[in-house]
Amino acid sequence: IVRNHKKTDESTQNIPPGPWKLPIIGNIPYILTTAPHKRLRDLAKIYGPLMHLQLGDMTTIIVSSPEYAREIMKSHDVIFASRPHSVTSNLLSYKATGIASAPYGKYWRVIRKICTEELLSSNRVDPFQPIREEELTNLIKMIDSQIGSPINLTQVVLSSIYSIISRTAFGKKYCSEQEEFISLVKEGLTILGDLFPSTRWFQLVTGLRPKLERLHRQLDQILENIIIEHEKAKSKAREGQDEEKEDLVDILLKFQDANDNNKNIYLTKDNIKATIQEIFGAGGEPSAITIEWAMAEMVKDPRVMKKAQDEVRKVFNMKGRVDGTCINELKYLKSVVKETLRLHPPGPLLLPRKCTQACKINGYHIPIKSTVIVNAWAIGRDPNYWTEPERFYPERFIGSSINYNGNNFEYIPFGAGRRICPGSTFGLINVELTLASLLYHFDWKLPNGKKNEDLDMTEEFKCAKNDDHILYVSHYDQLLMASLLGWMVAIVADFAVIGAKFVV
Ligand code: HEM
Repeated sequence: IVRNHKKTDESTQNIPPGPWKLPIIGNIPYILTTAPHKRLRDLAKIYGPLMHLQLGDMTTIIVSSPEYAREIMKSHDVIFASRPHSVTSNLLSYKATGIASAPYGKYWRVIRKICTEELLSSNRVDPFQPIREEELTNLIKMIDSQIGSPINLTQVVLSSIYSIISRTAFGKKYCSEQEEFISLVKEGLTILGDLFPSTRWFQLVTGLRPKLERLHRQLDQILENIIIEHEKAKSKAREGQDEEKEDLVDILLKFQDANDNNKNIYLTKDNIKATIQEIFGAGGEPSAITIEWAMAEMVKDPRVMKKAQDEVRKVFNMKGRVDGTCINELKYLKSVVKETLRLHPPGPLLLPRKCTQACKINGYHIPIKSTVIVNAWAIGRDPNYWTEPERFYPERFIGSSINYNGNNFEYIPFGAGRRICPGSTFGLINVELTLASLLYHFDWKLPNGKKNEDLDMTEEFKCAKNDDHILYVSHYDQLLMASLLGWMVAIVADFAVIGAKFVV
């Protein structure tokens, strides 16, 4: 009797509209496409900007307008500040204990505060500047050695960005293991684990669970080594053999001591591993992908390329190289980055939120425990807010007050509210400096005589090689193994470096 009563209760609730659902798998077929963010935008045109999809056993609400995004991430931010628990975050993020996967609460607040204070805040930009500049010099030298031939920008940029993160967060490049670590983290990011119903048999039948377990074992070994190295360095420093230089891992390790009454939280080794892994995963690809899309848009439109390049060369002409000091003078380049993030947010579907208390949004009932996904990609192209939304036109941001801090809900490449990306300052400085260096030192074009306007900007799910450039898209369900549908859309084109303007 109780069951029937409950069912009637739920079915009479005014849940947001959505497409017809298949038994067991519900609407999963709708999102198994090369571009779920586009499919969801198209569905939203039919069912509205607050839409219900049933993904296996998960009630999912898709948000596709700035107004509803504001409702979720501002008006009802506390209710939606948690992340859904998934098989992937459970296995790869050590029972969802990393900064991005942890549920909203005291534990998450402490982890986020440590990461922000030690690595991500604007106060940390200057101390890390020498590391950035050294890695950029390495990147420029590497590209310089390939003048006149095509270069896969994706690989070199990604490796440079990951080196910056490793050195700033973990104290050094994990030379022998870094490449393996990157590829394992990327593999984790491409598993569509949370699209599957959570039932264990389904995960076994589809092979998802064994795959995640294998990945977890491999990643765990590398993370264990990072921690052991830090512990060894710490005891050497204590013995006075080495100068003690603290990085994020050292700070996290201090919270491992349960007997230290000054700490209001105790971290286990697994908690620390989850956080290291998530910082590494969240920090690398979005920045590298933004750089690639910006380069692709500029190569496609030489007018924009020339304007940005003239500005960079004018500002840094006297110095002969790009550094952090005058980066704020690059007004046009900053608009190029903003426009790139509007059209190509690296996570087109923001990391999912979990509804922790049933509530009403514009009269619609949002059930407790439902997952909410905000389609930042669709919002950035909403014709009600953007003129010529599909056009890459950086000038739209010149003199505009729209910024990255999550208050303009028509522009949310870093999300908004309590869970907004804490790495925006850290990420943007890397993006701006790298782009400025690429433009300052080199001239670019497409290889094999391909015309600029022919550059294929199609977002693809998988690697697809054309005759003269590679289009590749990494698609993953969790920025940091935690989300339901957060994934990145990248373009990877081979560009030819046609000459060094200023020798490095
Ligand atoms: C262009 C670069 C970047 C973009 C576009 C980006 C975008 C995002 C987005 C959309 C989210 C989800 C926000 C939400 O749920 O509302 C996020 C979360 C996060 N990002 Fe970034 N990100 C970037 C760079 C970075 C960097 C460099 C780091 C760290 C080194 C970082 C660390 C994180 C973390 C830890 C979270 C999870 C925060 C939480 O759940 O509390 N991100 N990012």
